[in-house]
Amino acid sequence: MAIDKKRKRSDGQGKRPKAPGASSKRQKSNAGKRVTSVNSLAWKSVEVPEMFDDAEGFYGLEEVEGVDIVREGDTVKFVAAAATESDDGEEFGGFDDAPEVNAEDSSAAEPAAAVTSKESKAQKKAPKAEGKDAQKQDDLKKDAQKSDSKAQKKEKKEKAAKAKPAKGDPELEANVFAQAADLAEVEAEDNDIDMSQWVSLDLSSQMLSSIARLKFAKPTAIQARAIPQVMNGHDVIGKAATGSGKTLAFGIPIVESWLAKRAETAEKKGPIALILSPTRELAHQISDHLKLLCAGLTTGPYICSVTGGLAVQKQQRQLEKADIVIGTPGRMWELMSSSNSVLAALRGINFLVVDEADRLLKDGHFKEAEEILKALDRTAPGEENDDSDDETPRHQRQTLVFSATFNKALQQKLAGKARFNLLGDAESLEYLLKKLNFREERPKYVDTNPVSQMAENLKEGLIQCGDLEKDLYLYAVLMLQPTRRALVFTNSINTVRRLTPFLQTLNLPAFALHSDMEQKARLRSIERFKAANPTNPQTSSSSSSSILVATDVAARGLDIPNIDLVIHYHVPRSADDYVHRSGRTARANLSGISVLLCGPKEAVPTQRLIAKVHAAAAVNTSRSKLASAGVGVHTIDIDRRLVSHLRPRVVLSKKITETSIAKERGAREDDWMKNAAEELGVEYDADELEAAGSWKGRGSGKKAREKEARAVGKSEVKQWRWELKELLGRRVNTGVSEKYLGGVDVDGLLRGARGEFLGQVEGLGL
Ligand SMILES: Nc1ncnc2c1ncn2[C@@H]1O[C@H](COP(=O)(O)OP(=O)(O)OP(=O)(O)O)[C@@H](O)[C@H]1O
Repeated sequence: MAIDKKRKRSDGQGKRPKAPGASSKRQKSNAGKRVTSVNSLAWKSVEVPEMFDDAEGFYGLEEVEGVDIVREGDTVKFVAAAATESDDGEEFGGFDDAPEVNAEDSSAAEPAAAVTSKESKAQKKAPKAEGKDAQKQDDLKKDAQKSDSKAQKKEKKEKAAKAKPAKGDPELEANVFAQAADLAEVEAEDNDIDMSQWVSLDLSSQMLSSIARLKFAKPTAIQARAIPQVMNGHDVIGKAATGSGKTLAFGIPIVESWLAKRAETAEKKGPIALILSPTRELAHQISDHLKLLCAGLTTGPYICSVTGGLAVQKQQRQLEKADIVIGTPGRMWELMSSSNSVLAALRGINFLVVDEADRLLKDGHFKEAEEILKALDRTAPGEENDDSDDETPRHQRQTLVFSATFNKALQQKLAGKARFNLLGDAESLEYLLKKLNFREERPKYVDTNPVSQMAENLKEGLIQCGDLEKDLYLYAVLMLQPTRRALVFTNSINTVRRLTPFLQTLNLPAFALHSDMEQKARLRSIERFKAANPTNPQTSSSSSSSILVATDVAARGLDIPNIDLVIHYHVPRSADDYVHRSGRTARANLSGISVLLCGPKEAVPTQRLIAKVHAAAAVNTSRSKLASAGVGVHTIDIDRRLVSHLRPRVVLSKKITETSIAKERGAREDDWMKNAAEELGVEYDADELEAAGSWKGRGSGKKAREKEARAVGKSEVKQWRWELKELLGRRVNTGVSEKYLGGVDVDGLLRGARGEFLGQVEGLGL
């Protein structure tokens, strides 16, 4: 949370005794002020640069105006103007927690006149930050309406900007935006879409109209099957392939329930739903998807995301007025365990959603997720549930659990093909599901595709290469997809740190994403990755392609449009990870390619992984049929001439990158040693320390290489850069511009014209 510097200064002045004859203006303004609490001040988002517009809520930076901080003894008070006062002619923004800015509160419960005056006052203020939020909402909408022309998009953007919403919390603006939207346009859009396939789901007309805005003409399989179950009050465990619309499978019934409740009473009774997500990015994305859905409603629920890496105070304030909360377990538990009111409010939820359940209920998340579940079931503060919890009281909330991957044995049990014993092994998902304390004895299990977890239009390929050739093959595959959005997965943060500059040095637009990055930087990477426009063939390749190099933090749930290619630089640690990573492409019925780079040491785990992922499909189909049907992983033979052509570039880029990393690390280590020596009061001699610390054990080779790299002179690096530049300036005889590579129609192969990706395909063989 940041306080406006200008105001900080005036706060300082406020502490000093007033000079005789101090401005009467100031006295006048002070007369209309009142002491208030920090949470009820009109905080607003600090403006962020244009390119980060979509990063609403990302930075958590907020400022407040018209507030004096007055110190009395040990106490600090916030003195703000009363809502009707003006200060130096500047209209004071009021108290942002007040209901006036909340679209939903501005309806039935409020007297009409009051609402009007508040709205007009809010419109006068219409801050830029909120305008940006409207823009974001609009952008999200556009994502869903990919078919819209550029001109239409621009027009909508302008309309959204004109319909500047009320001032206040930027999150609120998502709801206010719904009110400000051009309803005539919505109706016109609705009319374009035949919504008959949604009718059997018995949704309200408001909801149908909102879905029509998104241009979703029919429900996906998981939506068609899960929505009625949820709307009939059942607990649901839903399994469906990646990118098949699971978010709205739980999102639509939750928003429907909110609409029904609101039709009964406008009185706010705390949140109706808590959605738990394993990663921060996914939590923000779910929030975006739901806001997008609600953008078509005249009045929508207040949706907030509660994740780590962002300002806690802001999230606390948002939680107090939230209708739908999406959170990561760590931050959620932090807030729940420190506030009885938050806890009490969340105990009243009607829906608990566990998205990506198999990941969320294991790994590092389990402890906090378990605490949250226990706390939700507690009947009074301080009352613990018994761990053996057969006695756990049944509650009113519905529990909805979704993922593309559930453990096979569990799937069979859920499908009623084996005994469903919830008291199983404490490590199993089965046991963890028990912790969810379903309302029903047996939740409804909806599995839209028991045979495969992979998206239908996904092509899977495998490239065998030497351990030390992965960088080369990575570059080759990326070069063969020059105007694409590609996601490269690695198993380690260090590899992300190395590969990103390696690709950048080769003039490729690569961005890094891993959990060791600051949240702000994580979100910036995603924004930049999304900013490229691969669908526009007119743009230059640098602005039409982008590459995200990531750890598995990006594997789950991320829904970034137009990712055509996923590359597994390292073979994933589990079959489920492979499914989720590959599922970042070929979403919502689009097609995509997933390529595994497999070194000799990875051959065995890869074979196991493939067998596991495609086991069910393989049972009923012969190998040759599998290959011809495009099922399974195809071996890809990239033309060796192309690879050898690219090798010199890769060698140079590696040398440049490794030298720069080694120098940086060296400088950091030197600084550390110098500081340590200074604290100990000894003299720092780098050579002496180096000699004393040298050893011949494990890792000594790497150390020696690093030392060598650190010793490389500037002129040598300059020479390498020059050579690389020269090489990069030469055309490679492949790619989109030159359609033929030694008689092979690469472009055609890339488009799948011959039913294959590249080179020879030999079924599942490795
Ligand atoms: N009925 C629909 N028709 C067309 N597109 C849809 C429909 N419902 C959702 N989508 C779009 O499909 C994409 C994937 O949806 P979503 O992110 O919910 O998938 P998911 O099943 O949760 O995937 P994952 O398992 O990877 O998390 C989104 O861009 C979403 O807007």
